[in-house]
Amino acid sequence: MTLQYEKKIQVDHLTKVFLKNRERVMALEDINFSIRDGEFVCILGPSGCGKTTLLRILAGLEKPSSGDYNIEVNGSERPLQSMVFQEQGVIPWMTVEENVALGLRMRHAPKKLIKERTNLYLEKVGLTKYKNLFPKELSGGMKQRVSIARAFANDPEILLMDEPFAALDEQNKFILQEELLSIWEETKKTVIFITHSIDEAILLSDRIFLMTSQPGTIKEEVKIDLPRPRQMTQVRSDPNTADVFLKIWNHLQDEVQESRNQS
Ligand SMILES: Nc1ncnc2c1ncn2[C@@H]1O[C@H](COP(=O)(O)OP(=O)(O)OP(=O)(O)O)[C@@H](O)[C@H]1O
Repeated sequence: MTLQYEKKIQVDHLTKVFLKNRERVMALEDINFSIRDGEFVCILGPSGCGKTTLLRILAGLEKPSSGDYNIEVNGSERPLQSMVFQEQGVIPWMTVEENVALGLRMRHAPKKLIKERTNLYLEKVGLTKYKNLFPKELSGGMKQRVSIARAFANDPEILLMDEPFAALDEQNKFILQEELLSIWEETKKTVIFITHSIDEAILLSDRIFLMTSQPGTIKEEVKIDLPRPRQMTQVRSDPNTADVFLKIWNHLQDEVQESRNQS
């Protein structure tokens, strides 16, 4: 039996040009890819290669200069996308619970549904007993849990994550990565996740898109075939991942060198 996968995101010949100090900067050039429903894709590339710009376009926050993209819609009630950022994702004057419920409230979901979904995701990220606290009373890891709970509670068609764990210490990062994977495996959301960490990309991804330095293009896709559920300790001790790590490392070294030569 062959499995038929539904396409969720399609991007065709997408470019983005910015005006910077009156000069045209080609941030993205001819980006093409498709992502299937429920797939977890990480984007890795040198600083300034256009990763955030690509995510902002898919989030509808920025318009492409040319080219197009499409996100398949399965439920008319759902928002198209939710975004999780590295920082500033939580509203300081709202409690943990209110923060998680925010997206649902903003689209006037029924009260019962808001309660159910908020409680469910508070539970999944282990914040139930902290639900009445305010962000200033939380650690960095807890704040990112709030952002993740809100993104999933909102039940978007796709999830866009821009280095959500970059500011966390190593230990917290591992815990949150595994928590994210466990929620993703239950919900099977389509995720695009930006990271600078090769380990993180290998742990999380079905596929990794490797980007070139400016202008950003997708140079290569790396398929990660490791069985799931995955844990960082297993991924690190798997001999096959050493080759993948090295391949990605070399790519990034070349691209960082290239961007240095340009500047
Ligand atoms: N609003 C803007 N106006 C002008 N230039 C911009 C704007 N947004 C991004 N750029 C430029 O586009 C390029 C890509 O930026 P972007 O933030 O997408 O890169 P990135 O890969 O996410 O970088 P990093 O890894 O450092 O976060 C950079 O040269 C940046 O300066």
